[in-house]
Amino acid sequence: MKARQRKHNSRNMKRSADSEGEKRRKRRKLLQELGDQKIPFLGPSDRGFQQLWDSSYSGLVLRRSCSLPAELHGRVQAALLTLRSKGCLLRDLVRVRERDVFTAVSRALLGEPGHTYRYLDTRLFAIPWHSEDTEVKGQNCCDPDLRAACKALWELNTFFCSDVFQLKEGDRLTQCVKGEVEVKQGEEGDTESKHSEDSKNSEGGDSESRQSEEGDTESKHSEEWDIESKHSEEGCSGSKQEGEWETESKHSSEEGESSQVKPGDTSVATGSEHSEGKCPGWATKAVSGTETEPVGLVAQEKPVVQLKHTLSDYHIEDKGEQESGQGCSQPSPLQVCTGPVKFNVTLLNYMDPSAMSQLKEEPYYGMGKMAVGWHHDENLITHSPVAVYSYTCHDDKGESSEGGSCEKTRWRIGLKVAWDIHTPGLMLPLESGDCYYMRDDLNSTHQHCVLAGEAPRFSSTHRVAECSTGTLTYIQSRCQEALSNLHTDPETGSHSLRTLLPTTLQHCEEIHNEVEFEWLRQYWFQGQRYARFCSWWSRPMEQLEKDWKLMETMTMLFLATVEEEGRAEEGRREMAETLLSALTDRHQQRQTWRDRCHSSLAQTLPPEEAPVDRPFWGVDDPSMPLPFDLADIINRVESLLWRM
Ligand SMILES: O=C(O)CCC(=O)C(=O)O
Ligand SMILES: [Fe+2]
Repeated sequence: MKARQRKHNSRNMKRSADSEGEKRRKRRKLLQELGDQKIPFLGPSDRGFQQLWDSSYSGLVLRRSCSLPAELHGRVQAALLTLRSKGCLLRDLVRVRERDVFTAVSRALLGEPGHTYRYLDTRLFAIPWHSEDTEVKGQNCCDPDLRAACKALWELNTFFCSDVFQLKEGDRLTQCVKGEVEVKQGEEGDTESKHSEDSKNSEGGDSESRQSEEGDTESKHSEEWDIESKHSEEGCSGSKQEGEWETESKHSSEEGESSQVKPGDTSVATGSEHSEGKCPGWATKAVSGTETEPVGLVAQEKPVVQLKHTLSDYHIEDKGEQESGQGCSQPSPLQVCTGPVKFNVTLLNYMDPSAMSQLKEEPYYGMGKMAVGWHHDENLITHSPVAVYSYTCHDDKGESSEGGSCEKTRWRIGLKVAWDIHTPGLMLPLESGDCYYMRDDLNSTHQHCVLAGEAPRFSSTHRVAECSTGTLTYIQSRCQEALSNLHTDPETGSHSLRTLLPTTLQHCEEIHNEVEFEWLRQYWFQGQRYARFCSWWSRPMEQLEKDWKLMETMTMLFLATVEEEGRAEEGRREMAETLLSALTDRHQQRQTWRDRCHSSLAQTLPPEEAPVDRPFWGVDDPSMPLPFDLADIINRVESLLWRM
């Protein structure tokens, strides 16, 4: 374990030092090494599964459906169905390597009021979840059904906040056990679970030792990824979402990739199997001993204890309370070490595989069709956990595929170690209502993917988004900063700049670009998506647009100053350069957003979802201080600089 830990650490260090070019070379080398082979992966019915989980995927924790309060399941599932029926879940038109692609899954963001979550050049604006607090304040931004739905997801969030670090390492070792035992039984007799391509690796011990021998391997992050992500024209699905994440992995300096699915694992305990008191509660990676070591059942008590607590027992704001463990029969040292967790957003995912014609096959392990390709979650606080609720809904048509014998009819999560083609992937089937946590550095050292089953499925993925520049209060205060340099004559209403210090002017122009491109255009690009369901963002966006318009006035005044005859040369050159660089950036970004709004994919959207290129105004709009198209002004400033 220690050796492996060191390996991971050194891998991390290497990663951060890597340039894109180096990564590409590394990737190519690994792919070459891999050739046509698939990398093995283990599922619950494979020998060595628990050991692999324990040794290489220890940040993954599974919380079985049966160990959550039944009424919570009921409310959360009803909420997800409500959101679907209202049409709140939409595919995002994201940008990957300068190309537009739709995500295969439909999404919505819920979270703390005013929070946003940015991924793949797309800023999602949270529909506020309605906690009891905000209820008291009497928010009326959406209809009662939607409010109730948001509140249910907030309750789930509250549950996760207090739950995610509740288990100590020791607890995990004893708690999961019962599921474990079943897994083991499955293991012995199951031959189906072997990797089709590389059965020698289906034995965990074997693979582990292979891994140790081979030392630090980098992953295979495929060029393949890159290539496939290119064609997203069809406007959907499989290939896109991969592309989707490929950039993400790029940002996070890794790649996403592999794990596999095997045909036969049905041995993991399902919620229904356990619902009659056999519930294992926490199933997590394993018990650290040998494969035959029996796993304890002690854990069973904990979920029972938890269920006695009502949701209102879970308070996430108050650290003291959280640590004292409401809903938890024991203090939780692990939580103390890691700190209290406050998930501030949840990204909801939904996909009905029967409506998706072209889901992509998982390329590295042969795990099956992917709903979400390999990726790291981005825009999160470093090493913060992610908690996921998985709900597979069975339509009236009837049969659930759960419990079915064919593995590929079930939804599964794939995990792989980043930059590593030697550690087998891990494949975890999920039953409806199961939850899993990615803790510690799992998200940064590993990648995950979602493998599609047959039935429609929702997931609610709770995250600690890195919001330092991503909240409404943040951008509002930035706007105030910029506008503090604008003086308005109380008599005449005419405007002037308070200071002409180049650093101040530059700062103001940067804020101008930030509010225009990170907020206004991001928001309108998503069409009526937000205002249709919930009016929470409407007013703030109007206000931001007003502020932005005043910043247009500021730029106009800045330009007038720069063009003023008789102004001293030195200061003027510096000002002109500052202005030129801000305007050039603005001009390019406006063009990019125009292109995104008018792309052929964007045209496929119904009017209410279609991107809006806003703010936009015509050349002769008297209310606007400057033209939309900045080309002429840029030329003017450039030639002014030449003449200096
Ligand atoms: O649906 C899941 O289980 C996970 C989805 C996911 O990885 C994501 O939204 O980032
Ligand atoms: Fe993810």
